[in-house]
Amino acid sequence: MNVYKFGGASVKNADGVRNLAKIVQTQANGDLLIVVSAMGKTTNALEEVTRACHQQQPAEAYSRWQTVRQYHEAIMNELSDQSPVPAFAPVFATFSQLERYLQQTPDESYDCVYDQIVSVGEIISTQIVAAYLNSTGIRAHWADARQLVRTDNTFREGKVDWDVTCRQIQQMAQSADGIIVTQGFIGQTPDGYTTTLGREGSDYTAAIFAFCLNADSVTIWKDVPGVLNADPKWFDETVLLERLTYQDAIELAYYGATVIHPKTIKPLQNKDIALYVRSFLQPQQPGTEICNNEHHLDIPSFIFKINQILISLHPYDFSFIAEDNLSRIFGRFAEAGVKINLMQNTAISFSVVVDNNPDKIPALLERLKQDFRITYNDGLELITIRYYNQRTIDRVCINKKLLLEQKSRYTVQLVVKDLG
Ligand SMILES: Nc1ncnc2c1ncn2[C@@H]1O[C@H](COP(=O)(O)OP(=O)(O)O)[C@@H](O)[C@H]1O
Ligand SMILES: N[C@@H](CC(=O)OP(=O)(O)O)C(=O)O
Repeated sequence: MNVYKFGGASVKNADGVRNLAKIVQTQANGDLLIVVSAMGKTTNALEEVTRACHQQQPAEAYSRWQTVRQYHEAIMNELSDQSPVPAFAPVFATFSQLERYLQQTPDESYDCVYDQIVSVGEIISTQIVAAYLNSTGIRAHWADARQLVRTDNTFREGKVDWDVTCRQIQQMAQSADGIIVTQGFIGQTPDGYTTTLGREGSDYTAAIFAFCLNADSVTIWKDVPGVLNADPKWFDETVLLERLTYQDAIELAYYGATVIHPKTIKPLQNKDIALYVRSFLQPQQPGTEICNNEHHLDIPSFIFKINQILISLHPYDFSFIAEDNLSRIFGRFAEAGVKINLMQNTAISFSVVVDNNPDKIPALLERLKQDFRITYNDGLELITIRYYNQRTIDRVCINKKLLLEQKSRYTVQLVVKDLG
């Protein structure tokens, strides 16, 4: 069994869906399961629908939803220019279900409502893809990931129950006929509420299915030639990394190389399943292979995060930053769902760098103020260089003010303010 994952960019229009079918036809060998994300920017658009719905603005929610619906209808129309016409009836049933949901006034928490609405993007995209594959003669079995991936009820960040999930996935795979087409990013609680696994979580879903099915490999099809030594959106002269160890891959993803979701690597490493990152624009190219190899990177890789805030906490009573203070601080960050990108302490101050998320940071600062005097500096960049040298540090610091630097043997992290 091999697992393919197609993200939103790969299926953003009818040509993307046709290209997916071509890749399946020309590249796949043997049993295949494909994980598909919501088309294009649908998840962002459904987040806006959720916001309006939760703020009790039904007209606004409905109008935003209609834009999403029309986008998918246009793709289906374009894919219907052939005989036989793909059987899209399940998509229209999903539209109606969501429209009924939007008509009620949901009294669940915001995060719960978010998952019920946003997950629909993946349901629709997979229904379209499965119908299209079947219409071209590629037998496709649509599998509902909500019946397969069991999570707890941490809405928007569901934690996987691996025993139940593996049992359900294995049972489904035994009886499926043809290529299995399923949704990335979504799961279900024991009491039947849909959950999502965290933004960009479809890569992780591919790893979950691969783990449970003891797959031979996972291939994630992207709009880049593979894993590069920097994001080409930021850097002009990038280099393709043809081979990576699981360790280098997990470190790069952890520090923020968004080409792979950071949770993807562990399930694959645990079962020694190779991960390929390949280009859906040049599917004949080999891309990057991530596996249990001895190939250590010999060039530096760069990871940029913008919109960072450096927060420094100083205990009011001049007490040391020791275990009791630290556990209180980490508790506050965990409650607020804020991930720490970098931390450093002195005797009486503790500094962290985090994404400056306006939904989370102001409330977190209010809470921390009860125990600590706070200073902060926003509008910063966090630059991580793996396998750094002084030349690379100097290069990224041109025209930047350096506020904090942290070095380990292989990795340097620099918190800088742009002076330009
Ligand atoms: N080191 C890197 N190598 C390649 N791409 C990277 C890297 N870091 C960030 N990216 C970005 O990741 C993007 C692909 O990931 P993503 O947009 O999440 O794909 P999808 O949503 O299709 O799964 C690329 O367009 C690129 O801008
Ligand atoms: N659709 C979800 C899940 C995902 O992983 O999407 P993509 O594969 O397009 O990054 C999101 O946008 O967060």
